[in-house]
Amino acid sequence: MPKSVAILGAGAWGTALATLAKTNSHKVSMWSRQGSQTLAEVVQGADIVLSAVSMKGVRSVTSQLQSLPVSPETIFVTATKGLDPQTTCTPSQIWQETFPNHAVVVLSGPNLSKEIQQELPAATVVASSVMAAAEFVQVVFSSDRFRVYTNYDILGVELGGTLKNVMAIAAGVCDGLHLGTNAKAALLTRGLTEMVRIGVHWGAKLETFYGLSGLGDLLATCNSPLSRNYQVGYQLAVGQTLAEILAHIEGTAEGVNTTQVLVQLSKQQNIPMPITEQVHRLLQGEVTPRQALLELMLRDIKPE
Ligand SMILES: NC(=O)C1=CN([C@@H]2O[C@H](COP(=O)(O)OP(=O)(O)OC[C@H]3O[C@@H](n4cnc5c(N)ncnc54)[C@H](O)[C@@H]3O)[C@@H](O)[C@H]2O)C=CC1
Ligand SMILES: O=C(CO)COP(=O)(O)O
Repeated sequence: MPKSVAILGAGAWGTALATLAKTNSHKVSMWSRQGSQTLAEVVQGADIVLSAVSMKGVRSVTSQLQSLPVSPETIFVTATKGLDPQTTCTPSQIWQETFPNHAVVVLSGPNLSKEIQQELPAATVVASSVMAAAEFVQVVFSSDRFRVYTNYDILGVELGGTLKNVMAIAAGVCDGLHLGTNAKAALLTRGLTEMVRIGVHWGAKLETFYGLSGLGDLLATCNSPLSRNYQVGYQLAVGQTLAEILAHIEGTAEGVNTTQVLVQLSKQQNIPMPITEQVHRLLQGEVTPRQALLELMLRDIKPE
């Protein structure tokens, strides 16, 4: 039975998700700031409203939608991977706070949009406290090239996709400096430890970080030149400035803003995040990539 899916944000990820829903014969309408259709027209009668706008647009889109008549049955899906710099909220927290009576679903996984547009196989996770809503979204997007799993741990699924962007910047630096496979394995493993440490402190489930939305997305993003966050790190390592990189990058590298928010929170809450801290100092221009590496290697020795 075809469903009506409204996709907000016509960037790389919104467009790829629209393709997946259309392939399953659903009725898809898209909204973007530049598009010809109004937000009201696009969301009218939608079974699913899926947001793939970048973090900086989430607040403005939710508040525009709040004033529109949206059916109480509509499920909101968020596919944004970031943290709000003003409130430090995750995107799903903003959606749920704006629409407390609606089911909110997080969609997150190892999903480089260019590969999905090339029709390569991929898997993802849809998480919600309302399992019927997660299952509805699972059916709408599942196909022989996109395998969708459900999960109850909204926060864990959302944080996996968000926190790995910081590690992807570090991974790009590691590859740009040609530090080798041992260094990369150490970085990703210790990076995952850091993601788990803060995520579990905030209430996410440990095991979620070892699934597709955590380790899975960490591996995809940290090993692919298609990742914009990886590109930021790589280009810093080969001598470009952050301003130069951001002026030329195609799309959004959320990890730059996420690092800022994370460092602030980890300091306030006294959670050690040494890799994130060095990524932050590098993005601020306080250390060179080589100095950041040395800082990490020369930390006090300790048990694993
Ligand atoms: N591209 C990818 O492979 C994946 C991206 N994501 C996440 O999806 C989100 C979007 O990523 P992309 O589509 O790649 O970025 P993009 O830069 O291609 O598109 C961002 C979209 O957000 C919209 N937007 C930005 N500010 C807005 C505002 N104030 N009001 C309304 N719309 C606004 C833009 O117009 C654009 O349509 C990010 O959070 C990213 O981390 C998640 C999985 C895969
Ligand atoms: O989240 C992604 C893949 O799962 C996309 O990563 P980038 O935003 O770094 O391109």
